Amino acid sequence: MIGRLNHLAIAVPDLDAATALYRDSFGASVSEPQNLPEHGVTVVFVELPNTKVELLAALGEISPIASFLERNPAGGMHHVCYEVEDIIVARDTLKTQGLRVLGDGEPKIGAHGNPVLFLHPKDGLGTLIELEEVASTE
Ligand SMILES: CC[C@@H](C(=O)O)C(=O)SCCNC(=O)CCNC(=O)[C@H](O)C(C)(C)COP(=O)(O)OP(=O)(O)OC[C@H]1O[C@@H](n2cnc3c(N)ncnc32)[C@H](O)[C@@H]1OP(=O)(O)O
Ligand SMILES: [Co+2]
Repeated sequence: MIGRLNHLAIAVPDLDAATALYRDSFGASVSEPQNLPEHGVTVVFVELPNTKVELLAALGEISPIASFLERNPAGGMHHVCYEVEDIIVARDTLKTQGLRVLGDGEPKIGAHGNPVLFLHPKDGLGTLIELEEVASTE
């Protein structure tokens, strides 16, 4: 059911410093910061030849990454995002297997304009998993 790795995300306490590390030290191509109030984060995407890295900083009073950053003040690997062709089919299939879908279970529009959902990290081998619906290019 899952397809390509769309991105992996790193939560960071200082987005400017994280962006500078990837742009200036690692020589990667980075996007402009994008505020996503509905998700409580600001993101910068690092474009790699085979995937993307999403640098995530907390935005607003209530952010889903706030406790993670309290536990990991220097930042850390936050989630992996796999592409699926049909997010509703994927969600319902995983729910019947007992995996917990976070929030109200309805997809939100993510940073790429596509529907996204998150699965509880305790059901994903200690890893928070994001699913993103991406139309097949085949
Ligand atoms: C930009 C939009 C979009 C995109 O298009 O790419 C994004 O990526 S948005 C990214 C931010 N959004 C989200 O992460 C939404 C889903 N996340 C959540 O709802 C919460 O972060 C969470 C997963 C429910 C955790 O919230 P938290 O406040 O940390 O809850 P707990 O403290 O109760 O944690 C429970 C349990 O899970 C462990 N945990 C928490 N986060 C992670 C993580 N990222 N990876 C692995 N494990 C995680 C936490 O340590 C707790 O474990 P125990 O202490 O053992 O119970
Ligand atoms: Co993401």
